[in-house]
Amino acid sequence: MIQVEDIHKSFGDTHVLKGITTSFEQGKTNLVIGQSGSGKTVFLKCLLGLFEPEKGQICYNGQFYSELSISERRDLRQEMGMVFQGSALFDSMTVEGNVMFPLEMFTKQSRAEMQDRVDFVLERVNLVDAHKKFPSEISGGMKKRVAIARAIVMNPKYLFCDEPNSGLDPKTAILIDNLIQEITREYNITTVINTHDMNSVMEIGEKIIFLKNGFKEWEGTNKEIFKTDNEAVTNFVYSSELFKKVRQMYIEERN
Ligand SMILES: Nc1ncnc2c1ncn2[C@@H]1O[C@H](COP(=O)(O)OP(=O)(O)OP(=O)(O)O)[C@@H](O)[C@H]1O
Repeated sequence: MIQVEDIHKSFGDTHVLKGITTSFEQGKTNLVIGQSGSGKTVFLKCLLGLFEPEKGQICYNGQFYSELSISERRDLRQEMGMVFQGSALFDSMTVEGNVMFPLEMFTKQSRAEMQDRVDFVLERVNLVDAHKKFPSEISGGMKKRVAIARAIVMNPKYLFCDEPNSGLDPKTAILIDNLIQEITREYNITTVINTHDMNSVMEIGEKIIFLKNGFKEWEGTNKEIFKTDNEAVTNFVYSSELFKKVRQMYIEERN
């Protein structure tokens, strides 16, 4: 569980996060949505400990980040998995080399133990024949699976994903969303995903926070978001013609 209490983050005179309070539960896919520039990436970087808010607190399973020593922060960092936008794989390493990398960096496991763990997570993300391939030899959807395998190889308590669907076709995007949700539930991870993708909102938005100009404008579930009267949220959700039609159908059904 992550609790966020009134966090503020500025860069010089630019006040980007203006007092965000929320919480993200374990075993749930939590989504952060909002217009470009609303502060989603800065928020995710605060959760990752890459930016320290100048005001407010972030608490990870009862531990306040600001109260942790440097070595405790390092330990916490190792409990976090990250799926970057565009996958961010090492081009010169094979699929299994990419997934093994965190184990080599941060653990003292034997080669056989690491290989077992890599085989297990690659199988978990349904990649069985790609171990020896290089990123240039696999599809975008497969690259995301490798990025997810690498993010979970250390058995994280927290999983952060920045636009995990960017660059994927809608069908593959849904498979990746479902995989993230399954893994989140199976391993009881606290998962936070930055997204623009309304399909993700519908499919896996167990909790959604909507940011606007650095404020939390709204929060709720994927069921609630389609019923809200909050104008900023409806403008965002129904910016596409398809979703306007869905809303119209919903209103007609209700009446
Ligand atoms: N390191 C930084 N230094 C100065 N300003 C920054 C920095 N990082 C972000 N900002 C500013 O913070 C604001 C929010 O940026 P952020 O990247 O969090 O938006 P976003 O909601 O993730 O947008 P997008 O959906 O386009 O990625 C922007 O005005 C941006 O210019």
